[in-house]
Amino acid sequence: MLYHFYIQSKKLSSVLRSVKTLAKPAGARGYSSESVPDRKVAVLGAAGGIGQPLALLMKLNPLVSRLALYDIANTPGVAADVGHINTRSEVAGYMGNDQLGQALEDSDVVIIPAGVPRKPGMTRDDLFNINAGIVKDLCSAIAKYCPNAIVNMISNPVNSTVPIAAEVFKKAGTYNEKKLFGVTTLDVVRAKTFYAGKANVNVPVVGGHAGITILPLFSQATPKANLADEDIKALTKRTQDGGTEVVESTVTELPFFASKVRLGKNGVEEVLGLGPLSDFEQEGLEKLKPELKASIEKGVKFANA
Ligand SMILES: NC(=O)c1ccc[n+]([C@@H]2O[C@H](COP(=O)([O-])OP(=O)(O)OC[C@H]3O[C@@H](n4cnc5c(N)ncnc54)[C@H](O)[C@@H]3O)[C@@H](O)[C@H]2O)c1
Ligand SMILES: O=C(O)C[C@H](O)C(=O)O
Repeated sequence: MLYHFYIQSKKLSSVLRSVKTLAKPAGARGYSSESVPDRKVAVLGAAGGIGQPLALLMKLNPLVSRLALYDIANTPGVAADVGHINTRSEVAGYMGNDQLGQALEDSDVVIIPAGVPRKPGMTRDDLFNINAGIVKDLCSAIAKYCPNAIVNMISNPVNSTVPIAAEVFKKAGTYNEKKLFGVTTLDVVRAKTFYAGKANVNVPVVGGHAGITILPLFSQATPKANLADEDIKALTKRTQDGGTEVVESTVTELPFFASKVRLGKNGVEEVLGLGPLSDFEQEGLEKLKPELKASIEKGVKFANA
């Protein structure tokens, strides 16, 4: 099932461009001049760490005429803020389940970063128990209020939330495999950057969006480079761990953890990530955590006795 495309934010424009104006029922309010079709984008989870910059990107996109920002908290402020940007689209904020229908109604594209993110030490799959239900409920509403919308799934674990969305839409009779994307753009960006720094290259990435399911195809990179096998292995692992590098940038979930740091006149200027670990090192990291955690707790307990 071709559900794991990746689309970069600039590619979203080509998706938006392809969206024809849906036949509007008589009396529906057009928001745009005849020359540029009306296109509504809804962001579900719009007040979050991903949702807010995404809302900004969509507001700056001239192809968007209506922008619906939905969340279960904090949307009015985000919508007011983004709405001050003097571009074409009309922004409306919606908050809470009873406003979800209005947020979705008539949407051409729905982007979903709703749900909890990983904490250090977690895998994307650890988010399943919370995010699966969120995604299922949001997709049920999409099937009801904007069944023809293109849906971009950001919420993790993408490897499971995209199939959840697909099953919800199949049950509703609205499923179209060409209109459901798992957003794995970051894997492509990472593969390109790790492979060639700032140089303009292309590296296809296929499979899923977690660990070894992320498969960069460096042999198909353009321009071609003859990489030694060990370099390809290291680049592949670094790309697969790219998200974890971000999430672990506080290194681990432990409050105290000896790390690589950059020192300056004010002490620690920067805590550096762990970087790519070999399998042996990854195993060692998991083994040390319980003992270190117990020692930390012993000290904290003593100090508070
Ligand atoms: N696919 C990717 O490349 C990618 C990249 C970054 C983050 N993510 C995932 O995106 C998700 C969000 O990450 P974040 O950093 O923005 O987290 P965040 O906690 O900053 O924001 C999540 C937002 O979702 C909202 N939310 C929670 N339940 C909701 C519901 N039922 N309906 C609508 N909104 C709801 C929260 O109120 C919050 O505003 C996480 O699952 C994260 O793993 C995926
Ligand atoms: O890794 C994460 O948890 C967030 C996202 O999927 C990423 O790849 O950055």
